[in-house]
Amino acid sequence: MSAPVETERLTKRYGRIAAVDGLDLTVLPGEVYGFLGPNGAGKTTTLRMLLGLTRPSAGSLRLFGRPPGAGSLARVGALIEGPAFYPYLSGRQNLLVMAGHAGVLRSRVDAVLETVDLTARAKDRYRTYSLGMKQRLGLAAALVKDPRLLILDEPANGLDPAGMADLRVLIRELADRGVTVLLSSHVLSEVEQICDRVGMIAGGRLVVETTVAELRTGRALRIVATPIEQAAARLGARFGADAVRIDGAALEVDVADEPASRVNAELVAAGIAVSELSRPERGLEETFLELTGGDRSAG
Ligand SMILES: Nc1ncnc2c1ncn2[C@@H]1O[C@H](COP(=O)(O)OP(=O)(O)OP(=O)(O)O)[C@@H](O)[C@H]1O
Repeated sequence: MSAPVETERLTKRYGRIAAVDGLDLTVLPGEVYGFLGPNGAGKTTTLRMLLGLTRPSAGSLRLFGRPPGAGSLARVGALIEGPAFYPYLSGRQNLLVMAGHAGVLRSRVDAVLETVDLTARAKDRYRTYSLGMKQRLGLAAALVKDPRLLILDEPANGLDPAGMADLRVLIRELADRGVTVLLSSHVLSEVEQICDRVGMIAGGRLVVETTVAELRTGRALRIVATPIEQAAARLGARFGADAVRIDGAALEVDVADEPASRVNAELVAAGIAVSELSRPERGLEETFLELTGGDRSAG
């Protein structure tokens, strides 16, 4: 199957500003892809280009192997920039209006209301909904045409912790049913829990595209050994002085590929007592700051 999303050197300029700058992005079938970046990084502009809401200045994009056009968007659902609903109609009536436009069955409306857990409030007017319910109705609207690809711009915005947990479960369920999900966020901890892979952008450019597991693998080994100076000298000679730091009672050694067991054996063979040896995980936040050189304009 072709990749649900594939962009090549995708670029959008506004005057002298390159909001998106030569972006190569690939979203694979069936995955939940987190599109991460600080405010103003170019996430919304990218998603708008994918949805045909704004034209690229340069580069190309394909959805399921097809160039932009009505055909490629037929099975794409999106929640972007707060969808417009009629405040005086109920959630269900709003979806029926949309379903009419999209040419889908009425029964589908009830099914998606159930999916987003809005059945009990479906007959209430939209203007009486809480933010979380509005967000869920937005998601229902994106699901009405039974999409194969779901594009969500900051779906967790404004949700409380319970709402976020519901959203995570819902997204996971959709992914399990084979829907590919591309969602943007500037809150890294949200994404860490739902996504299979992430692409991080800053200043319109892709900084890294990788799996969440890969991102979380810390590079540095943490070693508690005695005598610590002797251990530092030994490891410095082996891996380079720059790779070794003394952090209180522990050493941090930047070695990605060296098995911890081998480092342990070497130290022990040199008569150094090793009481602790671990490779701590890094949070996404830390990873992001490191990869973007600390350029994170807002939270
Ligand atoms: N219509 C426009 N005209 C001029 N500049 C724009 C326009 N839309 C976006 N930009 C600029 O492009 C850059 C990227 O904006 P974009 O909204 O894509 O970022 P974002 O990553 O979605 O950020 P946020 O999380 O704040 O929505 C910003 O500098 C923004 O000011």
